[in-house]
Amino acid sequence: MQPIISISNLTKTYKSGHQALKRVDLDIRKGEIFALLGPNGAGKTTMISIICGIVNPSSGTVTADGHDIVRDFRAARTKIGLVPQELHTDSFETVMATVTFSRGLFGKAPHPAHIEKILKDLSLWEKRNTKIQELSGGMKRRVMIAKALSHEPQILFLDEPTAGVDVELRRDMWGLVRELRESGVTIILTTHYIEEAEEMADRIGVITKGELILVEDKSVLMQKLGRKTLTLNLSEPMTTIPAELGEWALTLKADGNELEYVFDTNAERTGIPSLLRRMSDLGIAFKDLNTRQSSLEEIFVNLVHTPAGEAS
Ligand SMILES: Nc1ncnc2c1ncn2[C@@H]1O[C@H](COP(=O)(O)OP(=O)(O)OP(=O)(O)O)[C@@H](O)[C@H]1O
Repeated sequence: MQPIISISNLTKTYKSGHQALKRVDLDIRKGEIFALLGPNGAGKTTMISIICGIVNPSSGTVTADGHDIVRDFRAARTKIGLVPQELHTDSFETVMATVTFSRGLFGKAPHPAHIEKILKDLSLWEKRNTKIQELSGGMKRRVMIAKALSHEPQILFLDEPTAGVDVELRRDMWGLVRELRESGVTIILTTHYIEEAEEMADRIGVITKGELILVEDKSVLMQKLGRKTLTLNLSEPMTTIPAELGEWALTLKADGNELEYVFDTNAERTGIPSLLRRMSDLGIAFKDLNTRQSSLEEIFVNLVHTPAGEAS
């Protein structure tokens, strides 16, 4: 299938000489939720800004639904909705006026039914005649999304959609993003919350220091790089881990009631049978045991880990 966004050999060096993107190649599939995950300053906003025509690339090409974002800027931009990181809205205007005006900026004919639908979907309908300056931060964020959707884009960029947002609104946003995907919109979100990528994304790209170091289906990524954690619920709590268990990297949790062992699912030997035998020899009994996939957080930390002393 033809990708909806195709990024090829994209490089950005700012005037300061800082290289924010280094030869990035990436195809975004139509209808997916793609999470661009990376620490502060990794180049996420730069990448989005280039695709949206706000920042010029130093080299490389990007097409959005077949339109080159530089040569065919207008056509490309019409396909795209952007919810920027910073909230900047015309605060004296009403919600309705702002969102309607946004649509007009793209040269699209008025479509009150569409505006009504997005305001209703975003729970903003009741607030349509309220001035934006009177809205809460969460509502303002919803207005930003409504603006970005006003011209019926096929691609939606969300730059850190839930930064500084409370848990409830974050859940709402996630629900909303899923609904948008259901309606056929392709979504690219940037985040440094691993939890968000894990919860939302179909695919994940990890970017660090301007390099896209990995792009993978979320499930494959978690399986391939994932480790598992075995938790043993001990019959009797323990104060220290016996030296005889020293060859396994164990951690004592839950006030000494649980022993945790992280193992590599891809390794030839997990070390579990021998650990259980040794525990049995030592007379250490357990009531229950379970394993869980290590979180993306653990994987991510390993991937972007910068050795101490190295400048980031
Ligand atoms: N206009 C600019 N001029 C010079 N350097 C810039 C400019 N904009 C961004 N940078 C630098 O480029 C790098 C990438 O910044 P960018 O905003 O793309 O990162 P990010 O991954 O979005 O980070 P964050 O998660 O903090 O938003 C940073 O080191 C930043 O300081």
